[in-house]
Amino acid sequence: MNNETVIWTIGGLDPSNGAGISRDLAVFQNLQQRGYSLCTAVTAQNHMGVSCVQPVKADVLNQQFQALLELSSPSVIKISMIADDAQATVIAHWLEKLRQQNPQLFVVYDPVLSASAGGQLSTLSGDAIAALCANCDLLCPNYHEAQALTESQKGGVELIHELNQKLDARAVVLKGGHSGCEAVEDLLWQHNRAGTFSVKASRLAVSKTHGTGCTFAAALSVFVAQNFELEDALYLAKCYVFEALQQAENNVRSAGNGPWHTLGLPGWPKHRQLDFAFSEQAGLPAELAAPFPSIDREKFRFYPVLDSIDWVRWALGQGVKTVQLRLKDASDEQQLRQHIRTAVKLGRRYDAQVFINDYWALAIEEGAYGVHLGQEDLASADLNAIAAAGLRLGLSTHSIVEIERACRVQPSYIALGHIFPTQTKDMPSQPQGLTKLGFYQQWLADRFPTVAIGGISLQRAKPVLAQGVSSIAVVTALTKASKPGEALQQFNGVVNEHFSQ
Ligand SMILES: Cc1ncc(COP(=O)(O)OP(=O)(O)O)c(N)n1
Ligand SMILES: Cc1ncsc1CCOP(=O)(O)O
Ligand SMILES: [Mg+2]
Repeated sequence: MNNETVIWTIGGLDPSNGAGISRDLAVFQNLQQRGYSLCTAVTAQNHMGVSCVQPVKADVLNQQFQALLELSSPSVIKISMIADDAQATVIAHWLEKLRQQNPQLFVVYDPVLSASAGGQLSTLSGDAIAALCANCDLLCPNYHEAQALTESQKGGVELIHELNQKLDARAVVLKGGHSGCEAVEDLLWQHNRAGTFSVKASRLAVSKTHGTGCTFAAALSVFVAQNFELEDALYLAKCYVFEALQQAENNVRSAGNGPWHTLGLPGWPKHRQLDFAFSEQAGLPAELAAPFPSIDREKFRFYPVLDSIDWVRWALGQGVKTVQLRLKDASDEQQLRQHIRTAVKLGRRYDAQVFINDYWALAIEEGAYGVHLGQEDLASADLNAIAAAGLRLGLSTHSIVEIERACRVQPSYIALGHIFPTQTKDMPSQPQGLTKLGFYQQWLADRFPTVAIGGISLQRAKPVLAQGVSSIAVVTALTKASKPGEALQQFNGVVNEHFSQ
């Protein structure tokens, strides 16, 4: 994904390009992210070890900040190896200044203290590390670093608690590569969320692992800069590293060199279904034995979401072939059942795909064509009962993690939203925009039909469809149009033109 944000990476130079700032810049370039580097030390090292470290003078580091500021301001700063306390003081000074200019600045600190192949890289004091942690938004140590920082031998969530007691980080990603466990599990803790989020991948039998931690933190920083939520950024970074490690191993040209030294992961993103879970929320729904029944994709291309049976009757009468009955102020159960019953009948009469929002149990009882559910419904709805009754299922998603969670239940379609600001509903998440919509669509790689929703007007219909979605869903563009019949015809025109190309 391309955007105008800039990342600064602060760390040491590894001449073999496996780790450090040259590795970071390679990852940025690979992921089409603009980035600059500030060098804290010149090292002599390769994947077999470090032979010397020459810290740059604090004043030289200071001048690097000044030089870069003449070019641009960073939206993300990634910090890794800091050689000594004098450098930490310079960095703290600049972080404060840059945060004043940009309160949204996000700082990732990968506390590199020694090289994985052996060799001390830093003389940072405990106080300087604590000050840095308090100044960063995300701390991402590996097991060795977290244990050294806390002087404990604990692991997993307990180790994160130890870190929190000692250091004042706002969020922590504990990298599981050195945990010694069969599966590599990375844990994310955030100060404003209950519990932890974890992503697991099987341990790859690979040898070219020099710089894996740098690659991971660099990719994570890119995804943060590109506005992904932290859970998504972690998930994507792990997928990226997983793929990079496999590619390096298969690349004979990098034999003996430790790191992969051919840049580029052509075709990325390829979706990876890594295992993930939330510790204190409903995690993944149980995997269902069979996919939900499919929908007719041709009838699915334009999808009005309607708040009354009158609107449903009108739309179907106008020839619309997919609609949703979305009743939000129904208090009388009898009346609700009656509306759902009528919607089901109308759907049959017009040979249309009528989805019922929220009321999955009534939808089953009334023999509906399908139901549409949100993420929060996944924990409580009886998905097996919906599947057993033969209903189609549509699921809302707002992020990669939610998309992957939705994929596990093999729904009939996946909704991607909200794309633009909407007046119809208070949304807890930010509008996704077209670039992310395109990324989601690429990520899904046609595993399921998709529908984009949220703020889609007639003018926006064409660019939304150009992202490759199977359908567009609208509420107010139709129901608040001064002439709904004309609006419908115009939408049909745009949709038909798009799908006839
Ligand atoms: C097609 C389509 N996409 C998304 C939604 C939103 O559903 P949900 O998350 O369940 O939120 P509510 O609509 O219940 O507020 C939708 N209804 N239709
Ligand atoms: C129900 C819903 N879910 C995500 S956005 C949205 C509302 C879309 O309404 P509009 O098309 O008027 O923006
Ligand atoms: Mg709902």
